[in-house]
Amino acid sequence: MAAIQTTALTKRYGKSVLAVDDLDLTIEEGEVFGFLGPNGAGKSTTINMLLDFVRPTEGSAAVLGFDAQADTDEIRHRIGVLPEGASVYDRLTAREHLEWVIDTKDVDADPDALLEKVGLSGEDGDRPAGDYSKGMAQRLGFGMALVGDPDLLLLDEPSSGLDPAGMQEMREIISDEADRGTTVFFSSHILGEVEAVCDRIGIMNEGRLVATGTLDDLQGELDLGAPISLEVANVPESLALDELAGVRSVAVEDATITATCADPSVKVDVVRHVAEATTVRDIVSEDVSLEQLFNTYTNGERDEGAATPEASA
Ligand SMILES: Nc1ncnc2c1ncn2[C@@H]1O[C@H](COP(=O)(O)OP(=O)(O)OP(=O)(O)O)[C@@H](O)[C@H]1O
Repeated sequence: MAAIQTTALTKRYGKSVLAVDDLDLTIEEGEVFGFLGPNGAGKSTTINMLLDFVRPTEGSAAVLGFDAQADTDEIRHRIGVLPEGASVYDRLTAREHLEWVIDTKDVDADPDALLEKVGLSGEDGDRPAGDYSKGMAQRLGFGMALVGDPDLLLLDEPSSGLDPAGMQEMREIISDEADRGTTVFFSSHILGEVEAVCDRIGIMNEGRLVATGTLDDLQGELDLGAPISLEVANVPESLALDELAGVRSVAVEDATITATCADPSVKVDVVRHVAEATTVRDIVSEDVSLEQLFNTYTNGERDEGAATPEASA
């Protein structure tokens, strides 16, 4: 059974806004799936349809094998949700928020352990949530999502409002949850966090799913080349690096030469060629970043016809 399955899921707002367009998406149990896309791509609308906060115009969705529109109670008892911009009740403490979710879900959970897990002290836990910073409120929302060790976590922009340390902690919690078999589906426009924790990513753009797959799948499919950067003592005028077989393009910025190669094996030739002409001080060889992938899929640089909805399953 898939943890999430959508079939031709579509949401229109009025006549002009097609927020989600014919979405077919399958998330297997135990996967950590990053749902990426620029503002307005349709990520929250998709999550809201999975939660029955928004009704689809067409199509259907199943969550943990239950119909997202008909079986909402069954679903809500089994999943943990962090909605976009999670709001808190100003007068309730964090502990009271957690106790409320524990009661509602009718599970046995320790509020103190949850507070600790999301990085809130016992003292914070006894303060009214109205006094919290945005990051603290987000931590509390995350703690509420974790109540009852859910089988599936649906997190809408989980790192919103968190500082870098908070984002790192959030990634660690997601990894811990994944290790114990929880399926995690989270939306983000922060590429680094997706890259760090996801098994697979999906990229939404203007309501359509324009790519899904592992990072490797998507990198291989786009064939963006293999970049290598060399920091040199000085940039020789007659380097002619772009004439080297397998080098697609060369960019020079200050003392850094970046060559994009047709495949990684060409990088050795690049280093040799540059080292014959000048002193090489440092070498950085990276895979194509998720950022490049994201831009390629969402800026329309990619052929409409070539966009494959499923790079791999
Ligand atoms: N209640 C609504 N009424 C009308 N249009 C809406 C409504 N909710 C969303 N939209 C529109 O649907 C589209 C998709 O919005 P959605 O919030 O799903 O995007 P998103 O990918 O989550 O964006 P963000 O990263 O900014 O949260 C946008 O054009 C948005 O303006």
